[in-house]
Amino acid sequence: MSTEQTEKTEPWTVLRLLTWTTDFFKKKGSDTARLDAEVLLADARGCSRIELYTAFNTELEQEPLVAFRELVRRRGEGTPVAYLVGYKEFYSLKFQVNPSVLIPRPETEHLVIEALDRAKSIAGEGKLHIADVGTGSGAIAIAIAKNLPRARVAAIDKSEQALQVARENVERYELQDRIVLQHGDLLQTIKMDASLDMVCSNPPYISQAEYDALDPGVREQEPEMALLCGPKGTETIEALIPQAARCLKPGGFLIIELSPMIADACADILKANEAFAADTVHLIRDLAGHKRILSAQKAA
Ligand SMILES: C[S@@+](CC[C@H](N)C(=O)[O-])C[C@H]1O[C@@H](n2cnc3c(N)ncnc32)[C@H](O)[C@@H]1O
Repeated sequence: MSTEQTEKTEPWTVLRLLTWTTDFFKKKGSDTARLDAEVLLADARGCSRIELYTAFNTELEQEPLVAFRELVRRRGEGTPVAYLVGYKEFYSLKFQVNPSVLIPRPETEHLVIEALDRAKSIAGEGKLHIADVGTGSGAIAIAIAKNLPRARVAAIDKSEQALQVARENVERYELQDRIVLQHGDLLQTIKMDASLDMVCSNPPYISQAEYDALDPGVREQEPEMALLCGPKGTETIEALIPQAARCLKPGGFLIIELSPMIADACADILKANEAFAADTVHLIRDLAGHKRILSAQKAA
């Protein structure tokens, strides 16, 4: 994309840029090379991805071309696309993100689906009190609140910087009256008086060994506090379960995202806690077939 000779002879049209960049990202090892190229080019042109398809033969002006080159260079060096464009779609909603928060993942949508399904089974029309532990960008709290008008969510995080991003997302969706942001460790800011209908969490769950072997594009770019848990990977979930047991109403739900590596161990820990009905403890698989969501109901 940089040889002046080629630039003079053949114009940098949208299609040519997409083709060149997709090939470049593939060589860099991206599994989503074409998508990355489209998202970055749309961002540089200030248009939607769909609009690129009706502009294949359009030549780029100098300003968006310079902006696009810079984005491609940074992507080539490993910066995630979501941090470059400043947003990520999750559950059909757009979330602002920056390196203070984990980029919401498609697997986490299974947690939201489970939470909304379980919420439907709670009788009545009154408010549902929910905690989202480790809210990050606020993706889970906001997706639940947008789809469940009864929801009142405490969105908790240990990171002040993450909460600042969550605050901007909550304001973007005008949910300040239904989502309260709290700075704290797990459920310590919540009264342990069995008043919650549901506790949701996508906590850090990566063991030190897994973290050391993680794709550098994730390990070096996304916040360590969002990913790394401890030597086993189960430590945060082990601490969360007894706290959730005290905060949840009888019949309330605990829904946790985890790694397939620790799924069975965490299910056993949950079954061993007498507060939860052992026959309600179950694991839900993601689209790749991996055990990803642990769900259980507090005994009535
Ligand atoms: C895996 S990220 C999940 C972010 C977001 N909920 C999502 O699903 O995209 C975990 C989040 O938990 C926060 N966190 C880590 N330890 C915590 C703790 N002990 N108490 C509260 N939040 C914590 C991190 O700062 C991070 O934002």
